[in-house]
Amino acid sequence: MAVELRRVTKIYGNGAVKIVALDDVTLSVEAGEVIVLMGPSGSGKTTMLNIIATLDRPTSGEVYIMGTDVGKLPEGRLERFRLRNIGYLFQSFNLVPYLTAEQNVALPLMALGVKKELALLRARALLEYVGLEKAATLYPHQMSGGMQQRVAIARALATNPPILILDEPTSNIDLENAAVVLGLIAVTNKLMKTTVFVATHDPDVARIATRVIYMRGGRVYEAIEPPRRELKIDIDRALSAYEKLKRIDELLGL
Ligand SMILES: Nc1ncnc2c1ncn2[C@@H]1O[C@H](COP(=O)(O)OP(=O)(O)OP(=O)(O)O)[C@@H](O)[C@H]1O
Repeated sequence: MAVELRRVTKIYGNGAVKIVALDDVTLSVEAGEVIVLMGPSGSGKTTMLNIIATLDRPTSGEVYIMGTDVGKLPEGRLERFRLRNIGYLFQSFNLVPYLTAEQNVALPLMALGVKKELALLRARALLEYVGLEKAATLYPHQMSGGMQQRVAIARALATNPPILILDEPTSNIDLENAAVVLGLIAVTNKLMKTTVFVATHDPDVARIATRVIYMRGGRVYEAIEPPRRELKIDIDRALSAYEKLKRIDELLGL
């Protein structure tokens, strides 16, 4: 099992004002699934993603990521665990403004101790994978929102994590870029066997789901019938970039 939540509750606040953001959630997700989380604002989607990403801890309950009970990991080991296992795409692109695209993508690898030159080599291959090989030396302010989002996806994939988490990946970009981003997520799930979690208000995103989970008031309700995959994806370009990535991975031992 890639991710398992057992009776997870998250309560924000204390004293008189308490908000139950997650209410006794139990969920098992197998490797290779694409889970799309939908539901009204405030229903707990981001809270769930943050807890799976180990960026936040539950008030009670257990969280297993790739078989590890993350509640038992000491803070000191959590960052490395997160770097190796979780790619996270935040709601806003969150790129470092004074670093180029390739430097942004190389960051998580360098945080793991990979030498700069090798990290940049993989970063450039990842930028090719997301179709931005020509933008490697551009700064975020020189790129459109859609391009920044693709750089952010490349960065989320930097350490070859088994789990990819995306919060509203299409909400701040135009329709055309949204289709590219969805295609990339679907291709990544197929090629890299990445387990994917996406929170979204965009019904289009459900097209890449293997399972749609509706949330309401911190509880989960699974969709009775997941929508069919009907995205047309240009897999050839991604495939050739992926072959190159794999060779670099062998070099890096990722
Ligand atoms: N750091 C926090 N402190 C206090 N309350 C919080 C915090 N984070 C979230 N909440 C509350 O927890 C509940 C769930 O919020 P969450 O952001 O997980 O919902 P969401 O479904 O992601 O919403 P949206 O679609 O608007 O992003 C909301 O009532 C929210 O106000």
